[in-house]
Amino acid sequence: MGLRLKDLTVHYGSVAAVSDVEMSIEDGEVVALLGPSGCGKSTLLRAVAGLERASSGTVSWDGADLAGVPVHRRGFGLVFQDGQLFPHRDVAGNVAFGLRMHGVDRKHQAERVAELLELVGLPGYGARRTTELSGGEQQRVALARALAPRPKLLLLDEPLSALDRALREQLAMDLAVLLRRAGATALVVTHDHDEAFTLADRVALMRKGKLVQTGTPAEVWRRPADAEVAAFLGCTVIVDGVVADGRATSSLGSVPAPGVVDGPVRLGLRASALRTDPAGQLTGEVLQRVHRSDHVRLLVRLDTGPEVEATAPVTAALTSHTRFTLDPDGIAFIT
Ligand SMILES: Nc1ncnc2c1ncn2[C@@H]1O[C@H](COP(=O)(O)OP(=O)(O)OP(=O)(O)O)[C@@H](O)[C@H]1O
Repeated sequence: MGLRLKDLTVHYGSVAAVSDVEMSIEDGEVVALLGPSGCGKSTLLRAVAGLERASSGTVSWDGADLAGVPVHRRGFGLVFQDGQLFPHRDVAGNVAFGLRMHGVDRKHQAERVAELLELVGLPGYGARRTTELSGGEQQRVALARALAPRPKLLLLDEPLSALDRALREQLAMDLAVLLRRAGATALVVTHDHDEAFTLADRVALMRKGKLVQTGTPAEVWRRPADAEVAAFLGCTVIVDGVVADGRATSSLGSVPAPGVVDGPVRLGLRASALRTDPAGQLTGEVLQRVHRSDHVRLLVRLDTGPEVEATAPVTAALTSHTRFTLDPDGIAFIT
């Protein structure tokens, strides 16, 4: 059963920050709410938490309307960007907070705190002051605190965005594992598609207050709802093509397009769609090159016409005129 949003609309004054959103989260499912800054993600999450009032529509849990239920009675756990730990309590005191509120006795509090600190990878940290933790450790403690009372639903608003990039990637992977291990049902707000795809069973894409697409990471990645979603998900160039018998043909050649219906199609190209390959069929002039962490990103003018991004291994000896091959994994199909 889980969470159900029906025609949910939230206004700030006359502006609808969330508009007619229909969405559900099943028990044990992790859903990422993804979209650009200002599209209404946090407002939607806050309405689910009970921190914003719906102008119309409903938020329900297991079929029961939550309209009259205040934040602290919804049984949901909340984690925000900056953790918001209690500075005057140690780590154990923070993690135990919800348990104390629920009248759990000291012995069981201590057991649960130890279990949670183990789960978030901070065993033995109970007596540490929260002010002496790194940003990543603070977010782990915030997560442990939210999970401790076994919330029905965990609401995470940009939980990793205050952290630096390397730590964010590591923590996103850790978070994905520990949400599964805890069997948590969760809604995670993020503007970072890598993070959404790492964390979620399902991704819900928002734009201007509306939900434009929901699907598994693979579905959303390969079959974005429209060109704008494709661009948001990293497709920098879109070329026209046609699908016949499971293959999409365009000015760049032919690639497998399993599951795409025959007829006109637009191919959204990510940088990873085009790779340097001495045996490749495409040729082009390298206009720019930028080193990334584990590859080189190129801007290429193909001899067949379009300017596209491409990737090369860091060790590749590039000439100004280079051969490329198409990698179907880097291509999105928009129908
Ligand atoms: N308290 C408020 N009063 C008035 N307008 C608000 C308020 N909070 C948010 N808004 C507006 O509502 C819209 C949605 O904001 P929201 O914070 O939900 O977006 P978001 O997708 O979470 O953005 P970000 O990723 O930047 O946090 C924005 O246009 C924002 O300016």
